[in-house]
Amino acid sequence: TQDVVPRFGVSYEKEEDMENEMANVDRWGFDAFKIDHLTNHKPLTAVTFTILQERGLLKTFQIPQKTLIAYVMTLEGNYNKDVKYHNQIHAADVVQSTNYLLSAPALENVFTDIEILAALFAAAIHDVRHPGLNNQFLIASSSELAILYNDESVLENHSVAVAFKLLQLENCSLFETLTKKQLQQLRRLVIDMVLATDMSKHMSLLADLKTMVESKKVAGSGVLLLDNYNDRMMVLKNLVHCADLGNPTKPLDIYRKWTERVMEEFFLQGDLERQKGMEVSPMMDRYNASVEKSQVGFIDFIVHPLWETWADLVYPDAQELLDNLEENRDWYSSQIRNSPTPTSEEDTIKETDEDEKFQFEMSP
Ligand SMILES: COc1ccc(C2=NN(C3CCN(c4nc(N)nc5sccc45)CC3)C(=O)[C@@H]3CC=CC[C@H]23)cc1OC
Ligand SMILES: [Mg+2]
Repeated sequence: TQDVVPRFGVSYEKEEDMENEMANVDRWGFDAFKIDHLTNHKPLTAVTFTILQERGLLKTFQIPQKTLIAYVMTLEGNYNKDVKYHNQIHAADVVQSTNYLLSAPALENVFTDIEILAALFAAAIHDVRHPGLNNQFLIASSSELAILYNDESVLENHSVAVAFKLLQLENCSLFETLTKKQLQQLRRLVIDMVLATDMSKHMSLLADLKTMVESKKVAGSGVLLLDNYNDRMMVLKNLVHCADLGNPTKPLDIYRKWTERVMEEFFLQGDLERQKGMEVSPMMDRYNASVEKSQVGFIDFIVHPLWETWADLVYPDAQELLDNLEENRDWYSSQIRNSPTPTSEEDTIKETDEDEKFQFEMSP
């Protein structure tokens, strides 16, 4: 008989707080930090178990609950708790965000169960064993991993390999009930989605998404029509990539916590580069950084172009997320220490006019 497992897969003290927070698991404002706290640092297990259970995927693929819990607990234990950003809370956040994006009405009944399972699994594993250092550093320092993976998507290749190795552990054989064909298909999907989280693939991924949006085919019901493997794969890669770049689209208080963590991780890498006499990477020099300017640049050059295109693809399902993003961009811009200098002549004139108008209104 199936021995009873805890409701959210992990043990926790405060039953009511846990229920209240996990009630948000299908909302964009979900707070992974609170779940990390409430589950004593097991947010990835709680989120992954709850979502797979809720989607009925354990039943569909006959996956025993205790096997899932054993696997994800082991996976979670292989995230680096001392790494400030690329840790198990980030993984839980990306699983929850991936789940939300998969639930968009424009994508209803578009993906198969194996594709959905693959996307959620890819999100859960995508940064496992992340050392808190980026690919450029590992390559420049001729690390073991860079040698092993010939400088190609080093971290992403490592995370996929580690995750699939863990499946061979005692009582962690998560996919033993899948057919050989299903496992082959899942493995291909997962490898492609995780490798696509390498930022060096961002521009080509976005170009493909833009091409699809321009030629978007929708069925009568408004649901997206993806009638070939390459289109489905490309949308899934972009979906997980959007989840991985989701921080600036979240409620500001949550977004600011991610910024604090990522900058701490970047600055530690910058410290190491300085110590080793290497060139300090952009945004990683704690003595010459503007956290606010980095966020405005990150949004303007990377996050907004991607999310604007995604929002077109699933219009109108991501409008609120795009609004959050634009509001958050303005907030960070307003926080830039010296006031945002006008970028051009006419801005300066406009500003002066504004002042005059203002004074005019003020005076009796
Ligand atoms: C919350 O705040 C953040 C969260 C995550 C990141 C990441 N950043 N990058 C890169 C992005 C491009 N980057 C840029 N480089 C240069 N030269 N100019 C510029 S302008 C603007 C950016 C930029 C380098 C870092 C990664 O690969 C991470 C691993 C995978 C996904 C995103 C992760 C970043 C955040 O805030 C910055
Ligand atoms: Mg990554």
